Formats: sequence, structure tokens, C-alpha cells
Amino acid sequence: MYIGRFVIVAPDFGAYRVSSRSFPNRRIADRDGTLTVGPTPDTPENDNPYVSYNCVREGGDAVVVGNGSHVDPIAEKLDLGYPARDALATALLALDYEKDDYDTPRVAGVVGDDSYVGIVRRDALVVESVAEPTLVATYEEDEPTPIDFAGDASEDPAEIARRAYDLDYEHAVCAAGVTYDGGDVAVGFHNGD
Ligand SMILES: NC(=O)c1ncn([C@@H]2O[C@H](COP(=O)(O)O)[C@@H](O)[C@H]2O)c1NC=O
Repeated sequence: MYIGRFVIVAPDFGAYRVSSRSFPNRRIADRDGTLTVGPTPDTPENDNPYVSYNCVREGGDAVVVGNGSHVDPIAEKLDLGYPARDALATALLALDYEKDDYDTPRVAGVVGDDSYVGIVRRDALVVESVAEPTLVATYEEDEPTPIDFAGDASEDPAEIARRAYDLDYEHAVCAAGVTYDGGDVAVGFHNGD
């Protein structure tokens, strides 16, 4: 099954995976702890505004994961002291779903003292507290739903990323993992071949 981009948010860890039919030649790079999705070095530039962005960024005491430019304002709201719920809701609503051929939703999560997952679709804005690993994706699985993806903050975030990359959804491209341990954030990633 193809579900596009997705986040998994748990109380003390999270993951983000790029799955893509249209732009498979991408990878994640670490820029001072912020993880960025962009084209591989040998890939020509494209004019799609939705395929290069920060997918992981620290904000406040927490860490944000997501599938587009909304990651930045969510992190900035957290820096200003907004609660995770409000940071997600305000940024997702402000930017809304993507104005592409699919009305692609924006998905995001905050992993911190209070962890939340969110999605803005053409028909809804959903922001929920998470008590167990929870997945939400751009296509098909576009309601936050518990997933069997055990982990905890002691795990290497790169290993969390690799496990997200290996999940049995089509067109895996690259993935990020994050952990949160009482205010300490760690991030990692896994790029496909
Ligand atoms: N975040 C991303 O990595 C991303 N990759 C592709 N998109 C959007 O989704 C559309 C469909 O892409 P695809 O066929 O790869 O699922 C693209 O035209 C683009 O507008 C993205 N936007 C949101 O998920």
C-alpha cells in the first residue's frame, strides 16, 4: 500500500518517513541538528515547492517532525513557549493542506513532555495527544491511528529511522528518527540506496 509521507509519534520518540512515487531521488541531511529533506546531489532542480524542507527541528524543550515547511513555525511557536497542541494547531491551520494536484495533507508531531500528533487535510484539522505510538500519513492512513512500533528514548534515533524506513509501505525514500529523554533530544536518519 502507498500512504505517502508519514509520521509516527510516541511519548518519548518519533519518526518521519518520506515515501514518494514522484520525487524518489531525495535524501536527508543533518544541518546542526536540524534534518533537511532535499534532492540527491545528482538530481536536477525542480519547481515543486513541497519537496525540500526541514523535516526535524528542535523547538523549546521538544522536537518537531513533519512533512513540510510547517515544521519551522511549529518549532518557532514552541520556542516562544506555546504548548505543543497550540503550536501544532496554529501552524497547521495557517499553512493548511498543500495546494498541489492531490491537496496533500500536512502531517506533524511534537515529541516532548507532552507529545502530540497532527494533520491538516482539506476537510479537517486534527491535533491529538499521544499515549502510544501513533501513525498519520498523507494518503489512505490520514487519521491518527495506533501502530505496532515499539521503542523508547534509549534507542539510537538512526535505528528508529531505519525501522520506519523498513515498514511495509511502498516507495520508501528516506526516514528520520528522534528521541526525547527528559529534555534531551537526539536525532538520526536513514537514507535509502
Ligand atoms: N513532503 C514531501 O516530501 C512531499 N513529497 C511530495 N509531496 C507532494 O505530494 C505530491 C505527490 O507526490 P508523490 O506522488 O511522490 O506521493 C507531490 O507532487 C508534492 O506536491 C510532498 N509533500 C507533502 O507530503
